[in-house]
Amino acid sequence: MPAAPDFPPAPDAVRPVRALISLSDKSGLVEVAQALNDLGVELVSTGGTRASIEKAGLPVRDVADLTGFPEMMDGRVKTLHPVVHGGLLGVRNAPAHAEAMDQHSIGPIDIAWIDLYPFESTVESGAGFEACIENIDIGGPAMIRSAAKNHGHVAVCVDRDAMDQVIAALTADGATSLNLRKQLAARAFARTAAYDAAVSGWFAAQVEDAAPLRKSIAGTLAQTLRYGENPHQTGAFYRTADRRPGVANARQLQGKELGYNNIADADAACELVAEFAEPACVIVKHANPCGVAVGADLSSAYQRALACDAVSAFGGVVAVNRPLTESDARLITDIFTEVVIAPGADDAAMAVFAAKKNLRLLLTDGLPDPMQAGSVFRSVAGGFLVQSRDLARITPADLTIVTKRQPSDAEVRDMLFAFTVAKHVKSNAIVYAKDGQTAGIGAGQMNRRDSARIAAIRAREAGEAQGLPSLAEGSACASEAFFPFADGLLEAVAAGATSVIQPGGSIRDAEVIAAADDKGIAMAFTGARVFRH
Ligand SMILES: NC(=O)c1ncn([C@@H]2O[C@H](COP(=O)(O)O)[C@@H](O)[C@H]2O)c1NC=O
Repeated sequence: MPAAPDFPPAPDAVRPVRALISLSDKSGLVEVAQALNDLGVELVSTGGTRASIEKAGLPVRDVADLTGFPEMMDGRVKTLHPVVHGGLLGVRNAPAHAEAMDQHSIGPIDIAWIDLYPFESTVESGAGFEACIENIDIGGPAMIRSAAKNHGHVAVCVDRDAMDQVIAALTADGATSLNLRKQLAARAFARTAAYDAAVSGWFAAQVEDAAPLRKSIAGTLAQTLRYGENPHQTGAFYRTADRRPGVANARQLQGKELGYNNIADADAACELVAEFAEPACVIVKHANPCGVAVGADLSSAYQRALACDAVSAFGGVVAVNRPLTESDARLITDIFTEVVIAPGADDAAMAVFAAKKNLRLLLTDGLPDPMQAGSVFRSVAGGFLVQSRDLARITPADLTIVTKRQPSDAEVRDMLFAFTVAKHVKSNAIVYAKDGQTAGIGAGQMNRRDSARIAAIRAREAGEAQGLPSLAEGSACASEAFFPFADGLLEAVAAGATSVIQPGGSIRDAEVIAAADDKGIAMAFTGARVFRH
């Protein structure tokens, strides 16, 4: 391990003499090169970057002039040379470093503006293995790390915003401050770490390693949050390289800043509503749906979703899977709603929402593909859990009817609808549904029978509001995991369910099937469990 050398303190102000610019994305390059040139900073660049600066009529040296080596091996070797890295790493005020720089004719490089080969977007474009490999930048991260390590003397920029901060400092003070250089270094190391996370994640997938020895998750700040789940917790929202439509890539058109819980709830709502092909609406409260329905159009889906539990829907998150129209917006704004998330909205709908200043409207320009493979993460004390996304999707062909009575076609439709909703309800989950509308949802209880009872209470109260004994009369009951005993199923039957869908697989399945037969209901096993904790 290298010992900490006894360097003199880094200067607060560094007046830069030379900048090295090496960019794959040349946007903004000429503007910055012009500004640096005006500030009297000498420019050095790699081939393509140099050509762009030269084309703009600005003076620039080719890095090959410094190294005495041409760019070679298809650009794999351009800047990997002691003259470049010595110029970035040399501690100017350390006598031994200054002597080495002098002895080997190494000139200091005081500013480095470097982006990296576009590895992430190359992967995203679906490029083949070799193209992805060639887009792994080696020289760029090496320079960024050298410059960031030597932040005592060098200002390292990994994006245009950082470069603008340096130009602003030079324009104001003629120098970069140590504080600024430290901040830039922290940002630079975060960039190379995120880049390596993308490369290592991609490579693990290439060799089909679902549990690599080391795992990095990278994100880019989407939004600082006023606080976390509670006001005494800090919070921030990060976007990953995955461009899936959804809450992280949504445009917020209006309303107060989104909070931590709003984002979590909007995600839960958006992921569930995307499961349905028909016009659908999901109302979420505290990460669980409190009403879900499909309909001929969004207005009808919304009204039916609301009818399931209008009390819980107050202050909830509403997600839909079609662009919103004016009439949809009028219905939704009838009660207090925190967030509306939709793939789009027409001008008339937006005008209606605009009158509700506090309502946050998020447009996703698409829906998350429920069948898209990916990973989900969860932190635990001292670690984190990783699992693949739950891609379970049950079709009629997956069902095994285990009772004497066969379900009707309508019952099968309701079973599948209820089971889809149950997949998005915290365990233990019981969902009663009829005609593409949830009738009652029981979520997050420590035993299944309680979930069945709570769902029954919701269905009864919603029914009473419509002059019916219960919305669960003639409903399908979905249980996201098997019934360990017959008691939960009997609660469902008592609530009015005439069909049940559940994974099966309990050692007491025979007992549960016998209870179903005894009550004359139809029951289907899915063979797949959809826990959500
Ligand atoms: N190999 C090297 O020595 C090297 N040095 C810089 N680069 C990258 O080359 C790109 C710029 O190339 P150009 O200026 O030739 O268009 C930058 O994204 C930079 O990160 C390199 N490329 C890849 O590793």
